[in-house]
Amino acid sequence: TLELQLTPSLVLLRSTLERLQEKDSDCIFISPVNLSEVPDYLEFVSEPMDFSTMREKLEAHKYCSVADLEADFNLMVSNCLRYNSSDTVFHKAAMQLKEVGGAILRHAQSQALSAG
Ligand SMILES: CC(=O)c1c[nH]c2ccccc12
Repeated sequence: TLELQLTPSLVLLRSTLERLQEKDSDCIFISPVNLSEVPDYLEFVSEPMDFSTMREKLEAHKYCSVADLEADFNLMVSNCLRYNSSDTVFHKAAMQLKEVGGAILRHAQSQALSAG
């Protein structure tokens, strides 16, 4: 049904972001890639994203749905897969986070619908 998708509560978005961040055990995604330490980063990545930026956007009410949060999560993961070659720890961590994060986001989507 074309159910009016109410903006999921900040509580649901916050708890989803926290669950995603728990899976970043090496804290690779915790803050923006340091552009002075990685001067060629923007040659590969047009829109950097990280968990601290997602948190700021969440608290500024910039996410109207779980899908909005998911879009930034997918951006963050794809940036990492693009910049880091497949034989690196960072690339492997991104692949793992993509898989585990997808399950967390699917569950959050069903929570949003049932709460809606
Ligand atoms: C998430 C990511 O790509 C990175 C996180 N920390 C980094 C340090 C150097 C280059 C890339 C990164």
